[in-house]
Parts: sequence; C-alpha cells; structure tokens
Amino acid sequence: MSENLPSTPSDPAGAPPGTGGWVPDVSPEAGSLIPYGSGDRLPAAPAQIVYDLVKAAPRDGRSDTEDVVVTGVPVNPPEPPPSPWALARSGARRPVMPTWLRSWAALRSAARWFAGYCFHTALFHAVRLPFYAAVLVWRAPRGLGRATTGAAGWLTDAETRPARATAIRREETSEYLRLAKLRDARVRVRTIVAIAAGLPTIAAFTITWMATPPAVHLAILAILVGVLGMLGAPADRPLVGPAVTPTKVGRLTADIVVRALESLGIAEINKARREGGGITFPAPITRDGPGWRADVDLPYGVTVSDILDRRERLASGLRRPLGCVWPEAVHDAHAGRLVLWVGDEDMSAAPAAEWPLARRGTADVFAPLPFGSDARGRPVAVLLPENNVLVGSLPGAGKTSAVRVLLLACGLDPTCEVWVYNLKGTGDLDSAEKFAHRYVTGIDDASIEAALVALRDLRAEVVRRATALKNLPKDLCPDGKVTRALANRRSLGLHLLVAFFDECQNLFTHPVYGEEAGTLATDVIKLGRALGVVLVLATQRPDANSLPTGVSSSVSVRFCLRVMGQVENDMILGTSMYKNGVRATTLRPTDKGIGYLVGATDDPLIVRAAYIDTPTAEKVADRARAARIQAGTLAGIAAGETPPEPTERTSTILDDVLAVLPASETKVWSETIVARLAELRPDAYTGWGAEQLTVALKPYGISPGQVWGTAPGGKGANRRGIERQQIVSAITDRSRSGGGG
Ligand SMILES: Nc1ncnc2c1ncn2[C@@H]1O[C@H](COP(=O)(O)OP(=O)(O)OP(=O)(O)O)[C@@H](O)[C@H]1O
Repeated sequence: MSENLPSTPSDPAGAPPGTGGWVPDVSPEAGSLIPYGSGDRLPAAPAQIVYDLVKAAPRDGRSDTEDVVVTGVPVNPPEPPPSPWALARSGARRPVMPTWLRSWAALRSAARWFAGYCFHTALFHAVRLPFYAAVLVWRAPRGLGRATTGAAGWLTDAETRPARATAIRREETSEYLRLAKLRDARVRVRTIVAIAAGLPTIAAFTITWMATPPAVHLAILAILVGVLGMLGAPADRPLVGPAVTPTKVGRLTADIVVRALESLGIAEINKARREGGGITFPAPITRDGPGWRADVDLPYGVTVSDILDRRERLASGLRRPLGCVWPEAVHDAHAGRLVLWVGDEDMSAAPAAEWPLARRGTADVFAPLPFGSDARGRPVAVLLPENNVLVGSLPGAGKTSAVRVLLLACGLDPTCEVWVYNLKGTGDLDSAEKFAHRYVTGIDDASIEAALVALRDLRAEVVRRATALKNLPKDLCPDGKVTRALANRRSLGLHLLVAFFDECQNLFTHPVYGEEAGTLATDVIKLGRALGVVLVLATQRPDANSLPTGVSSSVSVRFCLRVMGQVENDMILGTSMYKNGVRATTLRPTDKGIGYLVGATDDPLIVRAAYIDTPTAEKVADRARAARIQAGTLAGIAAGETPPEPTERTSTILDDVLAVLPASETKVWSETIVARLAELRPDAYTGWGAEQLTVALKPYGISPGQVWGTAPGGKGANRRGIERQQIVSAITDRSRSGGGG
C-alpha cells in the first residue's frame, strides 16, 4: 500500500500548502494513516506504515534534532509510547545478556577495551603530573587566602552579618540586640571549639614534624600545597581535564535524511518535493549496530544508483564524515528503496574488529571462514568449498592482507591442503611456508612457471578427483561433491585444496605461460567447484588482458577494494554491478581493507577485511603447523619435502607433444596426440580433447591444419592435426628467446 497511496497530493480539501500529507498513526491499530493538516482520520487500513515527510521538512528554523510533529503525531523516533502493551507487542525483545557478555570473544574484547581505557587515562594524567603540580603551587596562595578568610568568617559568624546590618538599617533595635546576642554566643562556642581542636592539632603537627625526616616534611608540604591549590581553583577551570573526549553523534532523524537527499541536486527529487510527492519512510529510523538505519523510498523515477553516485554529497548533507555514510540498494525490493546506514564513527577510523582466530582456535574449511566485519560491525564469513575467490583493487588497498586472512584460516584447518604462489615476490605471505604444501614467491620466470605448473597439476588433480568421486559408492557421496566427511577420509585424497595466486596478473599476462595459465585456471574454476579444489586469485590490474574472461566470469566470491573506474569495478565484482550501485570507485585511499564483497552473502556487502599484522600472522602460522603435526597432515614444503621436480616444472606442452611425435611422423591427428599425451602424463592430460590441445598450443602460434591419416579400422581420413616441424620450430624459437624449458 505504501507505494500505491498518493504520497501527499491528495491533501484534504482546504489544507493550506505545506501543511498536508500523511503520517502514521501510532495508535495500537498501527497501520492506519493520518492525513496531517486536516485533523481528519482515514479509515484504518491494514498496511505498511508510511512515514511521509513531504511537507514536514524543517523550513521554519527548527533544529535538526527536534522531532517533526504534525497534528500531535511525531514522525521521528523515538515516539511517545501509545500504550505500553502495544509497544511491548510490536517491539523486538532485547537480548537477556548484554552483547559483551554473549561470547568469550565479546567479553575479551570488552575487557581489552576497559584495560586500554584505564591504561590510556593513567598515562594521560601521568604525563601531565608536573603541570598539575605547577598549577597547584600557583593556586596555593589563593587557596590559603580562601581558607583563612573562611576560618575567620566562621569564627566571627560572618554569615549572620547581613541580617544584623539589615536590622540596623531598619532601626529595629530589639531585633538587632537579639541577633547580636546570638552571634556572641556562637562566637564564644566556636572559639572554644577552635581552641580545643586547634591546639592539639598544632601540637600533634609540631611533634610529627620534629620526629620525622625531611622526606616526610616534603610529603606533608606537598599535601598541604595540593589541598590549598585545590581550594584556590577557579570554579570554571578544573585542574584535571578528561583523557577521553566523548564523540557526540546526533540522532539521525527523518528531517536530516530528507534535507540531505534534497541537497543532492537530483532534479527528480526536488521536482517531486515541490509538487508535494516525494520521500517516504517505510519503516522507522532505528539504531542498527553502532549507527542509525533509515529505510527510504525515493520519489518515483529516482534510483538508489543516483544516490550512490553522490555519496560524498550525501555525507555533506548529513553533516557526517564520508566513512560514516553507507547507502545501499535493497535488491529484493524496488530500485528506489534505499537503506541508508549512518555509522557513529568513520569506518576507516574505527578500530578493526579482531580476527576471531587470531589468538586461539582452529578452523573448519567446510564452514564459513571468518573474514572481516561489515559497516555495522557484524562479522562476515566466506565459504570456500564450491566457490572460488577473486580479490582486486588498486595497489596498496589491502588485497594481500585480505588474501592472508583466508590463507591463515585455511592453514588452521589441518585437513586443508594449501598452495601459495605470491607472484608479487614480497614476503607478505611468508608465514604460509610453515604449513603450506607448496610455497613460491617471486616475479621471475621460474616462479611464474612454477605457478603454471601448479595450475596444470590442479587441473590433473581435478580430473583425478572427478574419477575418484565417480567411483565412490553413492551412499558415501550422495550429492556428488566433496564433503567434510569425505575430506576426513585421508586415503581418498578428497580434502579441500586451496591454491592462492597473489598478483595473478603477472601469470596471466606472461608472454609464454599466460594463455595456457588462463585456460587452466578457467578449467579448474569450472570443474573443481564440487571437487574441493578452490582458487583464490588476487590482482591489482583487473582488465581484460590481465584477467581471462573465463576466470572473471566464473568466480563466485568477489572482493573489490578501491578501484578507479567502472570497468575494473565490474571486472572484479561482475557485470552490471556498477550500474546496480555496487561501486568500489566511491572508496577513498584511506579505506584500507574496505571493499565490496559479492557472493558471500545474498546481497553485496561493504566489508572491512580483518587485518592480521605480520607478527600475529607468524603466531597463527605456528599454531597451524602445530595442528598439522598433531593431525599428521604436515606435508610438502612445510615438512621439508622438495618442491615439484624441476623437470616437471620446466616441461611444457611443446616438450610433451614433441615427446609423443616420433621423427618418423611428420603430421599427426590432434586426437591421436592427446591420447598419447594422456598415456605419457596421465595426471596432466587425462580428459584432454583436441580442443584443449588447440588452446594450449595457440600461444606458440601453432594451429592445427588438415592432416591425412588412417583410423584404427584402416580407413584413411582428413582430420585436424599438428605438424611436427611446427613444434620443433616453436621449441627452437623459445630456446633462442631464453623463454625457459
Ligand atoms: N583490513 C585492513 N585494515 C586496516 N589496514 C589495512 C587492512 N588491509 C590492509 N591495510 C593496510 O594497507 C596496507 C597495504 O595492504 P596490502 O599490502 O594488503 O595492499 P595490496 O593491495 O596487496 O598492495 P599491492 O597492490 O601493492 O600488493 C597494509 O600495509 C596495511 O597497513
């Protein structure tokens, strides 16, 4: 009904412009709408509550924080409760335990915060102690003066002096005499008290002074000066200031949201507002995590993408830092439904939530792995089985750190086999050496070739797994895919195998290995999904040349940190994402580790990846290694085994094809060659068809032609095949150019 109702134009007759519209009835029969400006009630309608601020926006100098109240019905939360029972029925029950007591992690985090707070406060004041001392000394004479005047005033009953003066002025002799008598009595008593208390005190003080060493004298003097200094403090200038200045974040109200949306300069919004239609609120603005959430229906014709384009202006309109303002589309609603979440704190400035596995615990790679948190501070996890992950951004936005989170999580599951190819050549992922089966870092040809060999091996592994899975009894593998139960049966070799390729553009753009690598990666992504082989690819150059289309279109989980343009955005996040308002282009250079995550949850989500610094990563890797030693699964490079044989690493498709083409055969059918290749290296070539051979040889400029041959039955035929001489020439060229092999 919210969309079907006229927002405002159907004002009751006679309502002056700017006073009509609809606001929700918050009476127990919630759902009815009250036309404001008329005082009439519409019949109750069982519908969604619509908050319409078309004409309620502040144009009359009201402050932002004031509620918009029209005909006595407030639009902005919190609303005066119509009846406690109605409120209780409709309200969400607050959790019995406070959030910080609901898990050990939360409790630890709260305790850490408190300890940090105390430490900071203590340090803050400790540094200022000399200053405090100087101020106290400066104020002590005034304090002494105040103390003396106060004591003299008390002894002489100074407080009744005005009463006596009044009696004298009014010439009330008897009243004056009564007051004077009273004063004399008081002064007498007070003098006796002063002598009785003062003389022993002075005596005790003198004895102590004479009996104690100079250090104690100093302490006594310091205390005296301190007390006098405090007595001498001006009322408006306290000695000690607060160590933490609380950030006061204003409430998000409908007025503020409307004002911000109006300030975006979107013609349709302003036109709709002028005509009395416009912005409605399908739900009250509520607290959601450490911020406010407003659900907004934009005027007809305005889409959420229009708003996302102007996030910066929106932040200005809301008077909040950019990193606090996170507008989102609601993908299962209409294109004009906006969810605006406004955080109390800039996301990039807020401390990142600690990675739950940073200090203790192991992981289960068949369950979602903790990855980071969303803008609202809710944990975000990524499921690896049946997925592949692509991470992309401009240099330095936090790709490797995001990859490291997944890498260490995989390491913490002793059943998970991890291969790491850091083609950036830095030591960012070095901690993985302690538990990974394969670990290579470098940007030289040898490292890139090693990555290619890994992809070949992965492809062969996929083929092996497919056969292994097919041969399993159906009751063990009802869904035809690798499961935790199958992974636990070590002998089957169906555990999860996750291969990480950081800066994978260096592999895919390699003049010799690039094309084959692209084909292999696409195959592995497409075929390995259900077979427990997962690729995690990170690239800082997401364009058509650096990321094969087969790869960019097939990965299912995508994390895009800051990028420059629409092409890169859609390359990483998927086609039309930019158009749909999922724009990593709006992120700022300071938004390190923050990006859009697509595929891990139903809707794209803005996520801050957990940040694991190098010392912590080393400790996590130690735990991962220990867990593997205990489970008996430490293998490969982490167990000191030698990396794959150099012959294997340097052999290429050219060498293998030449190996199966004896000099006696000048031209051979492609199908014959792949059959021989499968015999030569079953692990690498089983399952290959003539098509794959064509793709694999294409980078070397070799394409099949028509070849006359004889089929097994003895019948001659013309089919597609390869000339041996082409292979020989390609190998010669490669050797001349120093291309390896
Ligand atoms: N989640 C995060 N939270 C806070 N800071 C982060 C986060 N991720 C990364 N950073 C910061 O950003 C810096 C760069 O991160 P990282 O090396 O992962 O970027 P990159 O995109 O891989 O860079 P390059 O493209 O050069 O490889 C880190 O040193 C760290 O200071």
